[in-house]
Amino acid sequence: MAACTSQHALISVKPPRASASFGSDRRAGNVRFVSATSCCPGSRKLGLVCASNSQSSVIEPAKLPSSPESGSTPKKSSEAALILIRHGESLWNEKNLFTGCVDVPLTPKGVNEAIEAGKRICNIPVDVIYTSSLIRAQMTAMLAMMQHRRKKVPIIVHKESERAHQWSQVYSEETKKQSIPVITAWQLNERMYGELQGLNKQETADLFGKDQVHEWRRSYDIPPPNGESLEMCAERAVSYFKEQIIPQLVSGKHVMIAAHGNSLRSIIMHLDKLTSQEVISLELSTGIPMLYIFKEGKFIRRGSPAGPSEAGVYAYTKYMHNYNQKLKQL
Ligand SMILES: O=C(O)[C@@H](CO)OP(=O)(O)O
Repeated sequence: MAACTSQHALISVKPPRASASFGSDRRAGNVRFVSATSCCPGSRKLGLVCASNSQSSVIEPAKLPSSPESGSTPKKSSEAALILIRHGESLWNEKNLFTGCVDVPLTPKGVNEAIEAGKRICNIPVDVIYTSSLIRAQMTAMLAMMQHRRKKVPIIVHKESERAHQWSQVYSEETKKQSIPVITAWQLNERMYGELQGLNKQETADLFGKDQVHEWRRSYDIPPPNGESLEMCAERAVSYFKEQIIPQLVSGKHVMIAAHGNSLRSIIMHLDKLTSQEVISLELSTGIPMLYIFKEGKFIRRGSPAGPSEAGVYAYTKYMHNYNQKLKQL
């Protein structure tokens, strides 16, 4: 397989729509319209920390290839898994409140969703985890990884201060090998909902009108009062994805991202080349993992793994097949 030498080429590829599917989502034209009940058994809708340098606080994430301008090339041609997962139900999802960047934990149902999500991906390799800086995404990432067959320990990389960095060093190479770095990044946070944060969604629709509220919630470029539009959210989330996460995939690392409805909508919009009209209909359920295979510089959408016994998932790449075979021997 040819090595990818240009990051620009990687991010401008058109995902092969024909080969992609998300559970049993319906399509209308080019758009994946995902109904509230159609995607996966048990789901309502389609169901998806900062990078350290070589002096990393806990474990070293993959050595990132330098920018294309630097002339360095990725260490190997890549074929890697990318799992996207929106956090499980939060206490404010349950209360139907606009949440945005307010840092609210999961409900017991959200905890269960994260555990179930973890079971669905428990045989898929994960080398590095990215989450937002918000607890609901971090809880989801941790709970999901605790189900993984490989039983590596997810460890949050702390870089908020030199001391946090130094004091969280791990001094055993063997222990590092049995760990997965969890990189938190505010750029993956939920879209900032401005003056809607904390308001009840139904009451807000009653007050301002259903159409106005739908425009604030789902349009691409219309921000809620003093908040971020999806376009503004994409500026930070997709930039981070391109600058920090794609290089990991290029280097052959398998990545999981646990984030939010809208930060993930912006990333999926980028991966699937959705238009600003198409993205209006893209809905993500809480706690449903979605799999892409990154291969030869392209993202191939593989839908939501139904469970570890779904044989087809492991046929996606030779590596995943072999990995699954090895897990069976554990
Ligand atoms: O309240 C929020 O932060 C988001 C996600 O829960 O809501 P919406 O469904 O409007 O994107």
